[in-house]
Amino acid sequence: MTNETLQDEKEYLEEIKEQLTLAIRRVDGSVKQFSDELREKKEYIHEHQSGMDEADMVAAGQSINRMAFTGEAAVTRKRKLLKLGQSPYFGRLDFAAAGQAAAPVYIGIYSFFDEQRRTNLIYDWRAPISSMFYDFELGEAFYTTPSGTVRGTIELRRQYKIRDGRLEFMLDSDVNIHDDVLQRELAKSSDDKLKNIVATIQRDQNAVIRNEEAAVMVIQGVAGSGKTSIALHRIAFLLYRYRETIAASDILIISPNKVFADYISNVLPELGEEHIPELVMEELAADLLENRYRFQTFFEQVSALLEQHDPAFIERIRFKSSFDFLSQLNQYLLHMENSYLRFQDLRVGSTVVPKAIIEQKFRTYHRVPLLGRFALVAQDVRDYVRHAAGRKLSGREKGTIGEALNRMFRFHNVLDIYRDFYRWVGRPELLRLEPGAPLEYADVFALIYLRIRLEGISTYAHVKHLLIDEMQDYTPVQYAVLSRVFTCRKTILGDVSQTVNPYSASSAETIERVFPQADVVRLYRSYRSTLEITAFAQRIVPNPHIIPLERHGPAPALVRCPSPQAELDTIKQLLEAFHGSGNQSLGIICKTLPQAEQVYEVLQGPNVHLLTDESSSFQEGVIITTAHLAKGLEFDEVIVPFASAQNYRTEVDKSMLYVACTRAMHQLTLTYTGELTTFVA
Ligand SMILES: Nc1ncnc2c1ncn2[C@@H]1O[C@H](COP(=O)(O)OP(=O)(O)OP(=O)(O)O)[C@@H](O)[C@H]1O
Repeated sequence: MTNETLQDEKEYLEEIKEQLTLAIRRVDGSVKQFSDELREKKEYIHEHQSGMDEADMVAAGQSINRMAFTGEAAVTRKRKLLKLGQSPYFGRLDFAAAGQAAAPVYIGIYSFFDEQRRTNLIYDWRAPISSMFYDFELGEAFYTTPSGTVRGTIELRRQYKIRDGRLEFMLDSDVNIHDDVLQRELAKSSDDKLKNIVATIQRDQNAVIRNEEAAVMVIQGVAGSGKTSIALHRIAFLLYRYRETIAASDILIISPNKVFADYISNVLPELGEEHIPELVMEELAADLLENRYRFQTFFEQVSALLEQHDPAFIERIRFKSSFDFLSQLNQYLLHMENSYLRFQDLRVGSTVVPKAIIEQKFRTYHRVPLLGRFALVAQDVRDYVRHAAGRKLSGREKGTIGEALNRMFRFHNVLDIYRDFYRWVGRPELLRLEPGAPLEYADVFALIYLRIRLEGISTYAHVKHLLIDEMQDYTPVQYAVLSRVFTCRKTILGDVSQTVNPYSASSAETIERVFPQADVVRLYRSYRSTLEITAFAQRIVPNPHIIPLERHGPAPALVRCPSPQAELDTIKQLLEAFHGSGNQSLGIICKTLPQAEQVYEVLQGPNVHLLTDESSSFQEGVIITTAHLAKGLEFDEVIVPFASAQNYRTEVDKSMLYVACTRAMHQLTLTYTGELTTFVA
């Protein structure tokens, strides 16, 4: 067998690094050549400018662009080679295809092809053959290529940790130590953004990443099950698999806020892909409303819910978050078409256009959104009159026709129609529209939906894959909008237990009703937190299906303080202890923003950051924020202040507490005064 022992592997690693260095030198050479040629070309143009005609100039410009493009590709290639030099591969399979001898397949983040020997020295983790690394242990195995299935036997499966070009350890798989590398990865402390997990992707995760069939993939996964990580790896996989037809700029990520977008922004570049465009839900809404309406944000809605218990406000949200609401909107649209159009004969000069003709014209355009039909019918009616009267129409007559047609319909403004909908369902109190005040968040997408149905909308046709994270926070109407605006394939992920607004949460089942063609995957294994922390969080929101990874740490601490001042002092001491603990990230997660500000006031210092709904980037070190904004993030250590019965008592509070506690990887502390919240008692 090749490279059997540790010593062999070390030597082989040196050999590969040598090859990589040579390849880098070659790229450097060609980059230099391109830039020399580019300079010469520019000089030539400069000198001969006067003698060149337009066609010459265009041709010269094109050839410069081509050179620059090839030059850029060389620079990208060099960046990848440098990265491979740090850690060329993380896995190896010795695979014997049926009837052939076993050959080693080294697997890394990118492929590395030896031009001279015309062999692949390193396989990209996304290559078909690499899938066996995630799917099989030793023994019989197979992988699927576009031209068919290849069967054979895996004779060796080895994992490596190579950092800064040094082999730190290697491990051969047998049945028992399979989780060892994963355990080491998870036990590490983290001060940074989300990372790639290529070396330890698990089998069920791999199936989601490599799924090519699903038009809509819905991933419901418990806290810390790797949903976000998997979704990003799936994007990297699709970019690789369909590299001829999909580019990074063809993908769109809809994320809950800017901080989250920044938190996940590293993963794809780490995997060698370009940055993917992202949009926050509110930005999409503003765009779809053409910035014509001011509206409350989701964060403001949740903050309002946390600040006071207003049953009427809750009722409005609840109603507009139901699947029924969407059905009723659809019924109303039908009703409107059937009963609100009052056709009449139309007289222009001596010509009468019978109402039957007008009605028939409207019917012809039944595929055009209702409000868009008027202009089309007006044109047809003008043609009709011109034909019948045998003369041209005056400007006034044309205007009269348009107005007369408009009068046949009660409304021409979507907001008026939206208001009428509530009268029609007999619940006018469910719409709060104060003049000048912003729209409530719960109305935003309903209004957009009506606009789409009534006025039509230009879709984001350039998007070829849409990724939606935190799916539980979006309502059926929101999904109905998304499905009309984005006709491409979609990956939708979230966890119904981690809602920040229990009155408007969507489960995988709800989403399935909007996307009946969806493939739904459920993930129950949880990787983030120690067993102790996961068990503790289960007291808040039990989920009998969750399978925590066997990893231990200190039990979560509940610290009762004699007074509010003593509580702030305790948090200060905990912060000091954190500095000496070896942990690198600490999240202090409060229920509301004013509470977070209060804690920040006391703890302010270097490397302590307050994250608010206005923040645009993730910060390393100590973060003080709210549960809503911490959603999706994780920290080595988490402190949850003010965990009293008084502060955490409603359904919304409970959701917040669950989200806050599940952010902790290794250590969790709750502080409180008075009575402890009953959610954990
Ligand atoms: N196969 C894996 N190998 C190594 N680490 C993993 C793996 N799967 C998940 N993780 C780690 O588990 C943690 C949680 O992952 P991630 O944030 O993607 O989960 P999530 O399901 O989106 O979480 P949540 O819904 O609670 O925000 C991350 O630190 C991630 O790196």
